[in-house]
Amino acid sequence: MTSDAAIPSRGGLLPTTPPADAVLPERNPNAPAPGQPIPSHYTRCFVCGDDHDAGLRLEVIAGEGLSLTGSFTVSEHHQGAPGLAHGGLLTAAFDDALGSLNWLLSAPAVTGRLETDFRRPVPVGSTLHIRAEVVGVKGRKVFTKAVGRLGSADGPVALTAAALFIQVPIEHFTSNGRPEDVAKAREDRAVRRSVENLEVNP
Ligand SMILES: CCCCCCCCCCCCCC(=O)SCCNC(=O)CCNC(=O)[C@H](O)C(C)(C)COP(=O)(O)OP(=O)(O)OC[C@H]1O[C@@H](n2cnc3c(N)ncnc32)[C@H](O)[C@@H]1OP(=O)(O)O
Repeated sequence: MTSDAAIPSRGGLLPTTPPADAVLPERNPNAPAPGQPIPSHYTRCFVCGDDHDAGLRLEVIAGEGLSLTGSFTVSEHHQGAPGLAHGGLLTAAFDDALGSLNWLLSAPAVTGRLETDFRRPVPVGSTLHIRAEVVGVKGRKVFTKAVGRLGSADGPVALTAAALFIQVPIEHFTSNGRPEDVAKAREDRAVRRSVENLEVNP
């Protein structure tokens, strides 16, 4: 089911492992073309938004098929241990990068389960290069995995991750989000750009 053997497999039957009858759908024709940015879905998003002094500012580029690459540089704001990135923030980066794959399917989805393996410390000042792909879809369930490498796209593996996303109607966001933020989001340039591809209106 995996389209890229370069991402190490965790093996086993975790909930993030796609079942045998999972499929790999066609990429949505409205999705950003390979090599094009997948823009932030929300300027206030801590991981990919640009309206955060301490945010991760993850930048994501669409890849071939149902894949993408992303990168961000660990700043002093992202420390856990002195001089090292906080593991939770690294997990957040993977949540967003893996979640961005759903824009290639043009269906809104939320994280149901996210697993992260930390394999190497990530120092402040280093750039983490993420490669992520959809490895199967069954019904509303989108199975994904990713690898993060230090310094360059073929640098040493620092993290691997896998996630299960569940496709949801847009009302998941409009009904559950704090009303004043949802109201502001309707005017947010990033939200408006994102939902244009979803065949739904915010
Ligand atoms: C103005 C609007 C703006 C909008 C902008 C868009 C922004 C986008 C932003 C993106 C943000 C970035 C990302 C973020 O940060 S997303 C933020 C973090 N995630 C969440 O907040 C999600 C919270 N959870 C829920 O809302 C519900 O539980 C969901 C919707 C996920 C499912 O509840 P729902 O009632 O709908 O469905 P179901 O319970 O029948 O489950 C369906 C199937 O899924 C399976 N399953 C479920 N959970 C798990 C699990 N943990 N492990 C394994 N399996 C799981 C389940 O077994 C079942 O399988 P099957 O029995 O069918 O085989």
